[in-house]
Amino acid sequence: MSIINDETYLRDIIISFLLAGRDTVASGLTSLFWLLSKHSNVVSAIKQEADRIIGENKELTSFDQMKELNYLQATVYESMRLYLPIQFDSKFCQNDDVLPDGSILKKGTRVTYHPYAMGRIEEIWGEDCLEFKPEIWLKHDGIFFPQNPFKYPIFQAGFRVCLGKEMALLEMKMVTLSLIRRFQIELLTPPSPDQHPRFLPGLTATFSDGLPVLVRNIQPQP
Ligand code: HEM
Repeated sequence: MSIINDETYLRDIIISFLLAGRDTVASGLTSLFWLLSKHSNVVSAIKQEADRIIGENKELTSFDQMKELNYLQATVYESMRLYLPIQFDSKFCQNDDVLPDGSILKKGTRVTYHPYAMGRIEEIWGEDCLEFKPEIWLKHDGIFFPQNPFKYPIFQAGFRVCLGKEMALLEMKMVTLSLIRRFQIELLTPPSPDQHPRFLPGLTATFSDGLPVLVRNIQPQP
């Protein structure tokens, strides 16, 4: 086995693990728990689904069970439509280029797409686009229905799609499910309808004062 003694390579690996793999999921979970604290109906729906698929007071035993948790998946997607870990992303043109709308770009031009704004555009998501509604991701039979990734580029799309996408979704669903089935999680500052998080500028979105919560054990039903 060869040893790579290259600081740039080492830096890139660390960035992949810390920024790409850890901060993003932590950020997505923070927003998700903030939204759940304001929508107890969503918490109840996730728990009911879990009790139906996994069984009351039973632990998840297989990946197949996880795939059946459509409402949970819808909740994670909907949370990241509104409060996503990577709010914008830039690329630089390698050559002169023309965008689909006819904009002419010179080599080296910076092009930024803004999924945070895209998740809030009425023409794309409808009049109630600012509301948190996991149901919009479900078909009438309750099965999760993914949107076009170019409409929802939370993980980028096409060739440069996030390599950890499936792992990130699995992590977020596992953590959410495990915590809300065992603990009642309340914000230390009670949520108000017009209160919105303040984000800190950075590569990954973070709440400026964190998310102080109170965690109580839920006694299992006998
Ligand atoms: C909710 C969590 C996550 C979100 C929102 C997210 C989002 C993204 C986005 C938008 C990109 C594209 C960046 C670009 O175009 O330059 C990306 C790339 C990447 N992500 Fe994620 N990511 C998440 C979690 C993860 C996890 C858990 C891992 C690894 C375990 C990971 C590994 C990577 C890697 C290696 C790339 C680079 C892919 C490439 O350049 O071709 N990500 N991610």
